[in-house]
Amino acid sequence: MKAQDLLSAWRRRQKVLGHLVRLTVRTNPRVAAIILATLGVQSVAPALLATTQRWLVQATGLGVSAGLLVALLVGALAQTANTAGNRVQTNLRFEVEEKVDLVLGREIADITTTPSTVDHLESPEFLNRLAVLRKSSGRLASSCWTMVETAGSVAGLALSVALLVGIHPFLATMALLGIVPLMVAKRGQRAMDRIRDLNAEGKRQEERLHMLCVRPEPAKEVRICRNGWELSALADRLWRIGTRRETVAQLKASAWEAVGWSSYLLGFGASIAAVAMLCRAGQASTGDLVLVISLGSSLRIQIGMTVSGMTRLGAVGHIMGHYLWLRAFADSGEKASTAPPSRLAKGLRLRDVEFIYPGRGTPALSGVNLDLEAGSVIGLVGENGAGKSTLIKLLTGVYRPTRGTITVDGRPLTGIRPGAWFAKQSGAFQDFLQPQTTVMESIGIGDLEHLHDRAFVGSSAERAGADSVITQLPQGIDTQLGSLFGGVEPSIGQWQKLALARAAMREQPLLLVLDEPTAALDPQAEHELFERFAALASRAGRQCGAVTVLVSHRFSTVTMADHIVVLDRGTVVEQGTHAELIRAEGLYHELFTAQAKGYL
Ligand SMILES: Nc1ncnc2c1ncn2[C@@H]1O[C@H](COP(=O)(O)OP(=O)(O)OP(=O)(O)O)[C@@H](O)[C@H]1O
Repeated sequence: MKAQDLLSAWRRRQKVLGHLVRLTVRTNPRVAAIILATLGVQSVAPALLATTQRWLVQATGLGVSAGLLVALLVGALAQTANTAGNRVQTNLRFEVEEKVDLVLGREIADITTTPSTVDHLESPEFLNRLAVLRKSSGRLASSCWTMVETAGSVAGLALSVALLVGIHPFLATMALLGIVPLMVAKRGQRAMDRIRDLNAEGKRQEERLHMLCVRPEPAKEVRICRNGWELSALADRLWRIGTRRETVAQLKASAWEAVGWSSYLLGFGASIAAVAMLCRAGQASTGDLVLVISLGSSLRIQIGMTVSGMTRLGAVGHIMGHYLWLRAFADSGEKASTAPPSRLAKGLRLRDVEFIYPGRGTPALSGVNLDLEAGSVIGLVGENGAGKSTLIKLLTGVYRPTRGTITVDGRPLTGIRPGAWFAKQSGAFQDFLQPQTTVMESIGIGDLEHLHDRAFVGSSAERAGADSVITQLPQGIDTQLGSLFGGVEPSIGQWQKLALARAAMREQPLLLVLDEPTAALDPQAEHELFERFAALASRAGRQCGAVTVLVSHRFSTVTMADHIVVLDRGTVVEQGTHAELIRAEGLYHELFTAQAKGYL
């Protein structure tokens, strides 16, 4: 890496650190000041205590045994004060860190929702980094104090070393030997970080498998197939692999630490012996011996705190690296500035559109050229996996084509502000939401502007045919939905009608998308519903030139479309009206006839 890159990476980290410090101080400035003062006193306490002990022994002219006893008593008193101070400080810190962690949690959620497209939610690298960040956000939240603590430890350590060197320069070796555990611990921490990154994907897999066994939705299939035990065993195996890796890394780090500390203890013993000899030769006083013993024992703790502070700072730096990567990723999207038209005059055009899902080698769509005329209803048909939903995802803008262009009345879709384009759409999808809220909210969130407008929500429900569902509910539109909160659990078909009512909330969309929204309805209910939607689509078409795209496996429904597009393995193989396609006797004719026979 070039020096310039290193410098800008360092600057970015400083910026995040500055942000974390501001967050911490703003949470409660008075408490932050108390914690800062306590940490300051604690960092110089060992040097202060050792100097007091030396002074007491020298001023009272006590012998070695009496001097050591007095020093011990003063030391015990100081230790008690230190423990009490620590307790207060820990409690205060806990409260501040909790609040900072909460804000960070919101920022992390923001990182996942900032990009207008959703392909990052399927990128293993994004998800792995996010998993590590989520798990370690607490360390980021405490990073401000880690920094202060480490700076205090370094200052206190420097003061202690200065006092020791004042007696004899040889005593500096005691502190030098203390650097050995510091270096070794850093190495151990790096190994642990590597293992955590390596384990991130396995941990996600393990969590997902675990959810399959405990969530109510997959529970039925899991019970019937009796594969719960196997899924659990698989999750268990992943857990064991991850834990084994972490334990081995932890044991190695501990072994290295033990070697480091042993060398320090040897140095401490040698230092005491050396000062005792200096005392005997009259070159040092009993007070000096007391100071060396006092500092030597607290030096171990000071070095330990410096080591752990540096290690924690290293870990914070590593986590910050993930945070910065994710932030940069979230902000890297195209900066679109064009507004969508208020009504469509020409429609949507696709030219040589190709799309490859992240991590997939083969395109889900390729060479797609389509003219979706303003005001028309387009039917999309094709066998499973033909690319219908993928095409819908590209039109809505949640995915960008990997090649080719999509234009909205001649304006490239990539240049239109994503939020503004989303606001001009309305839709119901296969994997529709099932919000466990009141019916009113469940429908109203389709257009937040009218969320609390009972009349508006009611008429949307009516247009989508969901009024029949609402009249059956005990509190009508105010009924709580979902068993999680003691509400009524609608059937899948009823949930689907509510999803359609949500889609009907936006009265003047430019793009109306219906991706198999009626799969759970019986044919009669589906027919009635599509008649309502045909009315809705033609009204939107007349008013603002809306394009309605309809995906359905039921050909009886698709026949109502003005123009039908047939997809096969990611390419458009036929298009035209129902009558034209039947006459052409191609794939559409084949699929239509097969389904018609099935209904006989
Ligand atoms: N999230 C994804 N990641 C990777 N590949 C995907 C993803 N979603 C779909 N695919 C692949 O893209 C191809 C087209 O899928 P798509 O869902 O668009 O088909 P479809 O016509 O809507 O199918 P269906 O009728 O079953 O809903 C398939 O080969 C599928 O495996």
